[in-house]
Amino acid sequence: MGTMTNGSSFKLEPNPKIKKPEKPLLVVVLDGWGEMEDDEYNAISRADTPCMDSMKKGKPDHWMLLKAHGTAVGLPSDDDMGNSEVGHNALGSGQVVDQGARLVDRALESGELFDWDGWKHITPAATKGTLHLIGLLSDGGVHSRYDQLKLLFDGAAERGVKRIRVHTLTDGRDCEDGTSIPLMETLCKDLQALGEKGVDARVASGGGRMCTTMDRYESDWNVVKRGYYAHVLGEADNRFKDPVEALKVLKKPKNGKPVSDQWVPAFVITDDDWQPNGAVQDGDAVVIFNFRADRVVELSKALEYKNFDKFDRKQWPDIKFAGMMQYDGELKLPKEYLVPPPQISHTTGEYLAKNGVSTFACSESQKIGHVTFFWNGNRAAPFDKKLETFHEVPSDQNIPFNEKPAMQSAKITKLAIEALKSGKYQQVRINFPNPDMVGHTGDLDATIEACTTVDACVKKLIEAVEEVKGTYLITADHGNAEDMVQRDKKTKKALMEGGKPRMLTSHTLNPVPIAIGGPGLPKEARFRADLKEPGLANVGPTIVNLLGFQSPSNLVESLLA
Ligand SMILES: O=C(O)[C@@H](CO)OP(=O)(O)O
Ligand SMILES: [Mn+2]
Ligand SMILES: [Mn+2]
Repeated sequence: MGTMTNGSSFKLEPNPKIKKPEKPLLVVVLDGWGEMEDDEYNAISRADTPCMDSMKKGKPDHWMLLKAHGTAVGLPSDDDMGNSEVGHNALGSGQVVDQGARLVDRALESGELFDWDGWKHITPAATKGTLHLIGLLSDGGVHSRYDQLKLLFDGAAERGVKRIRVHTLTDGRDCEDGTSIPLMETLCKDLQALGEKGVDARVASGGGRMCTTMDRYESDWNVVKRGYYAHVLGEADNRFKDPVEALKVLKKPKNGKPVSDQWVPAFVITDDDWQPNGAVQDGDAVVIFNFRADRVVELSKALEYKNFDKFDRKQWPDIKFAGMMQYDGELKLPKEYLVPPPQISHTTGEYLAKNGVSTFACSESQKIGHVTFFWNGNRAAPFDKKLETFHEVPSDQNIPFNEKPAMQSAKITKLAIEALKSGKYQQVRINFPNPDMVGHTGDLDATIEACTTVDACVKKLIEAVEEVKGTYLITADHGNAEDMVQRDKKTKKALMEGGKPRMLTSHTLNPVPIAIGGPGLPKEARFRADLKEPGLANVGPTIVNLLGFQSPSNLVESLLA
């Protein structure tokens, strides 16, 4: 149900069907909890999940599936898997906005990118000195895509850039583990082709994304330090003359354990005299080519801020720096960017804060920004400090999460229950990272354990909602844990290699469940059946409705009849 808003007014009208609840609404995002039929590689169906299973009995009125990938969340096509950024943007804003991947595609395909201010800012340095390109070497389309990187360096070469250095973070998280090597081979070949046109283009440094550069939400600055030292200073314990050899050597099993693309230690590529071939010098240009913000905000700060105390930079070269996008709109970070980022305004968070709704938002470091920054349209600060409390539980540092699948779920549950019972909050919003973070390791048994644990947490939360006579809305942001194996596109059969399944570490294209309930849910509140393609964005207005307001006209439709 919707109503027209009056110009830019944020005033919401009362909902004639659902009156303002006296008791809190609990909103839970199970990160990476998709829906797929039972299968030996479905960690969710194989886990012990009585609580989430029982919710399916509410179908179709109180349980349904939502589209969480592709065009429903503003990605270029329905071949694009969902991810946390676009998922939480859609959930929290109640809108479908063209996301970074799509905006960068357009800017590069049309060539407009090279006419805009960001490119103009770096051009003098890029043509006189070296152009450094730092980012995720990936086909995944979550943080970056290789075809975009190639269009960028080819375009730069066509526009007079003579020296290019690429600093590669290996993935294995948005694409299959092991693909870093063929992708590095492709990159080296493409850079060599530029050599034939007189451009000196090489790979200069790299490392696995989980231990090099791509930390997020200030979980562990050491990750960024390692990256800064390798990319900017040309310092790392591992030195190689050839980037493909670097990966082959560094990926060899250590202490009997395989080294995944995500955890390749930082390395530097040298010239024939073992000197780094691409440390950043005064007068150079640097571009971060990721379009997604969360995992490059910290590196952007290290490159851009004069006053910086997170680690000793040793040297801070005088460079011209631009992001592929502006990664933080409030901090205006970086100041210069190649493509204007998606503008997300008038989100549900802003409406609710401006209509006096109090909110407690909580997760652990790995995902805290998901239920705050991404949820509120890429805005880190609360809209109203008095009404909104953001609580971060510190995540474990520097471990693959299959070593501890429960992560901080017990603490998050405890804090959410306290918030529900405190009487201080009308909305309690949390994210459980486990199905996603453990799913990304490709470890099936650990992911099953993660899902069992999270289901038990949800059970406790629902008991608390029952106790306080509140309402709950449980959903997810995209699939991950429900499919842990690579499959043949046509037959859907698991792909095997050497008698072992090829594990899937990435997100999926599957839909996600949503369930509503609790003693506070009015009898009349039920899901409508007539929406053509219900998706994550429909959740925002549903929350607005459940909190007793009509949904404003700039949002997509509510799921409620
Ligand atoms: O870890 C991340 O950065 C992405 C995968 O690249 O996962 P999510 O979108 O769930 O945060
Ligand atoms: Mn996610
Ligand atoms: Mn993920």
